[in-house]
Amino acid sequence: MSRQFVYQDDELIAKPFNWTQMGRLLGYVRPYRKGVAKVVFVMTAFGMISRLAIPLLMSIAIDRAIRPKDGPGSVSLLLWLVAGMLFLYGLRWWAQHYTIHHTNVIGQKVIFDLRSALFKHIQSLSFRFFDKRPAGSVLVRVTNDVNSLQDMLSNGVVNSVIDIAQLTGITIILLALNFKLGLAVMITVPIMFVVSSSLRKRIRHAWQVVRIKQSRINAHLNESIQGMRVTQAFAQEKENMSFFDGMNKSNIRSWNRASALNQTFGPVIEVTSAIGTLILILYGSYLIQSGIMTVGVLVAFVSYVGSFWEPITRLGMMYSQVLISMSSTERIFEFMDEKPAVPEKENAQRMPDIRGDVRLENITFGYELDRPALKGIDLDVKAGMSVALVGHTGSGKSTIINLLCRFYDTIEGRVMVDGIDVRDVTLESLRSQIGIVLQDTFIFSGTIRDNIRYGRPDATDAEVEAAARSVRAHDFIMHLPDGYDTEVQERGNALSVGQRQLISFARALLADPKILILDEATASIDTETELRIQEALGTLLEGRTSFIVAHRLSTIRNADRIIVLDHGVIVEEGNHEELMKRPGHYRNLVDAQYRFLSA
Ligand SMILES: Nc1ncnc2c1ncn2[C@@H]1O[C@H](COP(=O)(O)OP(=O)(O)OP(=O)(O)O)[C@@H](O)[C@H]1O
Repeated sequence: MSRQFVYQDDELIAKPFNWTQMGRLLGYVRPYRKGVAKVVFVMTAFGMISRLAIPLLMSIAIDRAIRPKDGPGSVSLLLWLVAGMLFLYGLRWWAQHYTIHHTNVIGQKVIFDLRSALFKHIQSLSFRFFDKRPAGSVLVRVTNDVNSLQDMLSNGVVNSVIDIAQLTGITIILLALNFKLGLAVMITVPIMFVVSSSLRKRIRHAWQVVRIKQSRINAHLNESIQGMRVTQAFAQEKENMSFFDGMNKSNIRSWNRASALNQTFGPVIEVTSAIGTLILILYGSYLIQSGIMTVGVLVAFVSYVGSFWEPITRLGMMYSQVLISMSSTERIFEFMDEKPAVPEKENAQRMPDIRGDVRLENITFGYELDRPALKGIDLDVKAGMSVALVGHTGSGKSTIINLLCRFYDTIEGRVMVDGIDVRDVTLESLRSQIGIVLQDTFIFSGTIRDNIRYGRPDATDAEVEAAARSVRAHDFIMHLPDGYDTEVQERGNALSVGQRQLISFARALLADPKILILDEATASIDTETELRIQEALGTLLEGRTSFIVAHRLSTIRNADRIIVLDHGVIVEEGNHEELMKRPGHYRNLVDAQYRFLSA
């Protein structure tokens, strides 16, 4: 079986641990540094100090109140010490509660900012970027990759600071209580670091593989759902399912592998801590028997060593979390670093109110450098003129439109609107004055009213209805269950092709652009709707410069100027009568249409 789906995005991004990127990521925490500092202060001042003081009180209780070397024990001292310990436990509980609550709030804010920044950036990227990537894989970065940083950013940063402080505190206390015993217990730490750092690389690589597999699943899901009608029409469900199963299984395998590797971190630390405790008991009892150390100090030691491994375990887990997040961080910043292929000049001005003169000067352009889609195109269109672009499929009609809206930049030549190069003005000021009606009319989920209002959100209900009436859409809208408030789902599947087209006409009319671009629908519709659309088109084009990728003879014939394209070159130009007088591409095209209609 040939492989029908190929998702080539996302090769392994195998870079070493990157402090610069980590620094960049932490840059998103910066705005909340005051909050982080507060949490760290509360946790170290109250949480950590109480943690460190409890074993000391315990040791005093044993050596002075319960079993002093000289004289009897003291119940009142014991009660005071127990009360002190209870107070410290309470303080510690409050500090922990405070920390968890605030770190979560900060983490959520950081994730919110990161996701917004990523989405904002993706929206600024040009068509070229989306040409190269399946929608699903873009989706994964905004959802999965950002989510996977959530844990690290919410608890990780704060906990690491607290853990490092606690570790330092305990180390000092252990060495101060008994320098030799402290050193003997800590001898295992370097061993642990050597073992865990060799695991580091493998774990990171394994999680990268998981992310890539997930990204492919999402890309495939996205494509499958969008293409479901075709899949069902060609009865390809089984094939599709087996392909999906393969992806799913491969994802599970790589997940299991990564997860197994990840779990080796815990045991490494446990074994090391067990060895440490063993050393402590053996060497500790020797020291007690030799009279160098008291039982109370050994009890405190046991308690400290317990809390010594705790931050190390957490830091170890945090470290593997950082490694996992590293691949997501890399993938997020890879998108963030993507520059728009159509950049805005730094000193770009706002496009003044457009009159509608358009000039294309000696334009050459290709989506790929070695395959030009347009060659030496010259076109001078005066304001208010309607231009029909005709030609065989792939001749370059849509490409002209893409350049006019500056979805791509020309390789040679320039596009001028009212005598201004489109590269000299801001994209927003240019595009907001150009209306586009695409063949595949995109209806967003929401009401019909919202959809018509899309290009001019401040339009009143009366204006929305007036626009719909002008393009003859009002009647059918009123027949929908809730009229203008009828909810349509994404892509407007419940509407017919003709109805979607009329809604997009109303949308364009309401936005009232001086330049209108229209990719005429090729789908055949009934004669009545066709007539209605033609009338609506007449209203829509009035007083605007228009470029129409035209398929219907009636539209072409009504245009002031017809441009015939062939393999990216203008081969004929004129109005219908002029072009019909001489033999050539256009006359052949019209004759072919007549033959088709009369057949
Ligand atoms: N995003 C893209 N990436 C690479 N090549 C592209 C892209 N879009 C179009 N092309 C190529 O550019 C050439 C011109 O395509 P264009 O879409 O302008 O044709 P068209 O005349 O509008 O065709 P149709 O009537 O079928 O829509 C074609 O050879 C096409 O394969």
